[in-house]
Amino acid sequence: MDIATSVGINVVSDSTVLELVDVRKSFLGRAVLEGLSLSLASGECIALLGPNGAGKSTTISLALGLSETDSGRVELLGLSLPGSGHMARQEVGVVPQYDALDPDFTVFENLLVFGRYFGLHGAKLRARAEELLNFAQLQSRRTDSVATLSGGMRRRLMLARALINKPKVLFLDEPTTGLDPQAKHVIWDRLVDLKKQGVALFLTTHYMDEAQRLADRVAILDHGNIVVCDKPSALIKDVVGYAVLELWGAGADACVASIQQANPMPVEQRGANYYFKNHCADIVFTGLKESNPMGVDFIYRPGNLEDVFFSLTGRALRDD
Ligand SMILES: Nc1ncnc2c1ncn2[C@@H]1O[C@H](COP(=O)(O)OP(=O)(O)OP(=O)(O)O)[C@@H](O)[C@H]1O
Repeated sequence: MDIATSVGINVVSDSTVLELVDVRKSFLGRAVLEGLSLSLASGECIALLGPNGAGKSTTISLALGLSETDSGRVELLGLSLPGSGHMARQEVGVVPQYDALDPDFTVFENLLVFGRYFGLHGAKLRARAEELLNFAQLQSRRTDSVATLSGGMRRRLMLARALINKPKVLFLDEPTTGLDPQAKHVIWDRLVDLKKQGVALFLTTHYMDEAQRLADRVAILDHGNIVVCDKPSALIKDVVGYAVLELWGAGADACVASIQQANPMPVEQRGANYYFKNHCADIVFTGLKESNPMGVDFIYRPGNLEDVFFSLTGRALRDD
């Protein structure tokens, strides 16, 4: 029995749990979402990627019925939002971008207090909190103040707390930002378990490895709309191709100038790094292996979501 089964997550049939259709939203006359449409099925993870300020948190807020669209339709678990938002949210979990744990309470009390918001109480609530303590691997910290927890433990507790009501849909707004690689992997393993049990995950992230690891589909948001939405591997194949030659270091500018002089070819520049793709990557890789008089650093590698993101938006995933 895996951990999600042990915490009694609802298993629901393959069906649409969230639908946004032609959604528009402006703030102070500035359009943030301009006709966004997307859907999410149970047991599926969709990762919404976008530059800072693209509208990811706004999309989550609308999808939860916490704010109102200017136009368009939002349905969560078959209920129309924002009108039926309160009812829909009874079966939804949210892991917000920033920790919202209560510093005056212990680890276990944080779970109990949150459960009461969903009408849980007594032995049933205590049993559920115990399951989640186990899920978050925080049994040994049960009576500790949350202020004493590490960043990874706090995020695990936030995730456990969001599951108190056995949600069918879980919204995760940058769930692992600031965590070390090991702490991230623990959270990812938990999320994969939840997905297997039929929980739908709506994820926003700046981490390409997180999207690649968890998402069945990646949606890239730019200028108020979804530019592409597909499997990570399909996006990489279609937008980038099979290979990238990345080149950087002290002599990079001069090296690229000399390559271009001898054999002009498309090259992408991101900061101090240069990127050749596919056939051009092969040519430059072969050339640099034979002769690299400027001593530049280079790597020949498969394409990744960061390359997809840059090709489509002209920006890096993180610009802060
Ligand atoms: N309540 C509000 N009033 C005015 N402007 C807002 C409001 N909420 C969001 N915005 C603006 O809408 C735009 C999108 O914000 P949003 O927080 O949705 O972006 P984001 O993609 O989540 O960004 P980040 O990656 O930095 O978290 C930003 O320009 C933001 O300043």
